[in-house]
Amino acid sequence: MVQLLKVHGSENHFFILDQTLLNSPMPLPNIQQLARKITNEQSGFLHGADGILVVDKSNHKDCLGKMIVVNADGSIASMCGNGLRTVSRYLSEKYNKNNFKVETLNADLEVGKKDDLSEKVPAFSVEISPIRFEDDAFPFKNLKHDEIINQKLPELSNHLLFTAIAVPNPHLISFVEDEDLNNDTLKELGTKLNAKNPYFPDGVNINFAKIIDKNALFVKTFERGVGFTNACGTGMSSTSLAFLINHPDLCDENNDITVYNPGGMVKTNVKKVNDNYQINLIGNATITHKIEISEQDLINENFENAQINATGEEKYYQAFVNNL
Ligand SMILES: N[C@H](CCC[C@H](N)C(=O)O)C(=O)O
Repeated sequence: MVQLLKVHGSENHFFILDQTLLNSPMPLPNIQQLARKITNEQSGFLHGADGILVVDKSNHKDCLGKMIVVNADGSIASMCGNGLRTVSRYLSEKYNKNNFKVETLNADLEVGKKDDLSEKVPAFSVEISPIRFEDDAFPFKNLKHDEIINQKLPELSNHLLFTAIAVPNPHLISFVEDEDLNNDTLKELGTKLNAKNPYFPDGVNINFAKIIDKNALFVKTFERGVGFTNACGTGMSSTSLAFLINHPDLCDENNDITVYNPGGMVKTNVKKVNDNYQINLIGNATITHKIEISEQDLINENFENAQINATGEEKYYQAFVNNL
């Protein structure tokens, strides 16, 4: 039997699959196919999810493991901020360590256990890196810029200003008012730029953010390879950096930023150190279910005999959100 976990960061839900528990690791194409099947909200498993986080061994210094991010559509992403918090908790409890690194596609990232956000709501901090602005980091094309910082892009919108930041997965950020948070603009733009298009050939995560107060934002994200999610960790992180760059009067890098999202809240910390930006993302790492399944059923994508054990943590997370 092998154990899968169902987890979330700000209700951005994932399955964690630890390859080191398997007698023979699952080939990545099989995991990509499994993701397309079990993440579906209707026909999927346990009400679906936003992707699968694959944990594997790492040979890198100070790394307790490696994380590979598989989106709901089976595409691979270089980073997942909410997911990295849950993988960090998993590895922290597996190896009984609180501060370590996790190997990701583009970087070995510092992670650490933080004080619980409230009763039985564990929290972790994760480094978000590398950070890039150049067009080849996304890539984006045919937009008459090689960096996009608070720019009008008439090809995409007749009124919005955009900032493009790769952390390292690609994010397009726009600060908006309630109207664009509540209409179909984000859905239309997210759908257009994640289908075949001349501007973002590899797709892009799109974040609409409302400035609530000094060091306080609300962020709604249409995710590449998923669609709307309750929260996007790299989205909230890149948006926080865009906040510092575009609204330095409202963003104090000496204090954390509170970022609300449809799934709850996280804290981010963004700062410029020796001409380099640094971002940290702090938020919950909740395990909602522990699932026991035979390796053969997993490979056959057969979840009928899976043993599902709810941890009971979800009600504590909901109590935390209700007190926000
Ligand atoms: N959909 C993203 C990956 C997941 C990121 C998100 N779930 C997060 O928490 O950062 C992409 O394709 O770049």
